[in-house]
Amino acid sequence: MTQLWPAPVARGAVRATVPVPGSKSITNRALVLAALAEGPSSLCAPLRSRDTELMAGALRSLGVEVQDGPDGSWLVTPSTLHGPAEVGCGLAGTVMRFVPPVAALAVGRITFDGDPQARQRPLGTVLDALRELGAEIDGNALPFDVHGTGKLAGGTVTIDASASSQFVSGLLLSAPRFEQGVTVLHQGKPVPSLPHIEMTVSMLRAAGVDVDDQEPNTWRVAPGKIHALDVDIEPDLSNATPFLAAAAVTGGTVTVPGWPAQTTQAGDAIREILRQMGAHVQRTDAGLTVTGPDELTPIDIDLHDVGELTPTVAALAALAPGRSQLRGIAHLRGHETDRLAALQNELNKLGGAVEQTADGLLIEPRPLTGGNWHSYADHRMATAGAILGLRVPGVAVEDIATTAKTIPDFPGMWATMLGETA
Ligand SMILES: O=C(O)C1=C[C@@H](OP(=O)(O)O)[C@@H](O)[C@H](O)C1
Ligand SMILES: C=C(OP(=O)(O)O)C(=O)O
Repeated sequence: MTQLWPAPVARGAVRATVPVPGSKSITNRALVLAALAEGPSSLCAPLRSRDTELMAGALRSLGVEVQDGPDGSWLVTPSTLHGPAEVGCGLAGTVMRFVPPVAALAVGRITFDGDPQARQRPLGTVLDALRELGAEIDGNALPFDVHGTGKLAGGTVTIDASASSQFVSGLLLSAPRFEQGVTVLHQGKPVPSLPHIEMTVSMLRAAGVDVDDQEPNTWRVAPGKIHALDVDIEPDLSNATPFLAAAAVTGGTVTVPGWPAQTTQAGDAIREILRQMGAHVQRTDAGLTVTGPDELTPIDIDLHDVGELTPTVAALAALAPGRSQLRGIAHLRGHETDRLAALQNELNKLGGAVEQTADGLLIEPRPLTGGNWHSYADHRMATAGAILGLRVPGVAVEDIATTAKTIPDFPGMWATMLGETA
């Protein structure tokens, strides 16, 4: 039986300043671009968590040097990519979707596998696209083999990316090194998490790559050099949301330092979401400060662009006195776990009244009671349980350690925020 973490109940309004580690999404993009760049790169304040260590390990297995630099930085030195290699993806969507295109540029056999749950996550679209672009790949899901020849033709490919934006980002990140670059056309239901594709495009352009995304559902990357990076990684705004939610659900005040004035991170959307739920939200040079209301306001919101915020928003909604509806998130059934089913099951186990809709969740207010909160190996399910535990005595989160996927020490940070010893 995995260990149960007794979620602390807030002894009053939470008042804290919470520095948050680097962005998983930015860090793993920077690692891929640095691995394919024309010279050595430095990543300042990268996230050091399971997902980013898996990305670093994957690139090292292909011959890329990823070394520890000063103050927790990473120094990345590209080299000729080669196998044989075995890539462990863990449960990291960014590793299982961003590394196969890199492996297609290596010479030799590269074998991919991951956690049992990772084998259930959508991936075939990326592998089929790589085959169309000239790659030789055995298998359509984890585990699979890439037989690299040291180059990839590239060209035009039409995919259905409605299951994950990462299908697009993965192809674009490696595309400057494809002989013809790539043109990715999406055909299907709307692509989710578009800010993450904007992040990809923005980081490619910052590395000197020519990207054309003027036409909807079309992304063109020209072949060419990727400039070496010297990048400061922003704090992970999505991982800041449980700490900001602590202020929102206790009528307290929490500041997250270093909140960027401009960002492509989807987590920035939490500002408007918390405002809609009655919180006072202010960004200053000190960071983002949230002050919670006496009572939360329910919310009816389309989260299609920011699906990774759903577990936090669902926890907030479950503590609001009125019906909330979360829409546009059908693709979350392919995240670390089926997050719609997981949230419905776990909230209803605590006395909640949550129904799944075709594309989201309907959350009716109910007085919640304590109980065991299953995390399904999903870091954001675990943090959602912690948020609820602030107001609901007796919530015990199963497998709180799964938060290490993207936060190095969530239990310690949570205890520090509450003024408790870890
Ligand atoms: O590219 C990325 O870094 C991510 C893209 C999104 O994936 P989906 O488009 O599958 O939601 C997001 O939910 C995930 O947390 C990180
Ligand atoms: C969906 C997520 O991660 P990934 O797809 O990168 O594993 C997430 O962090 O919420």
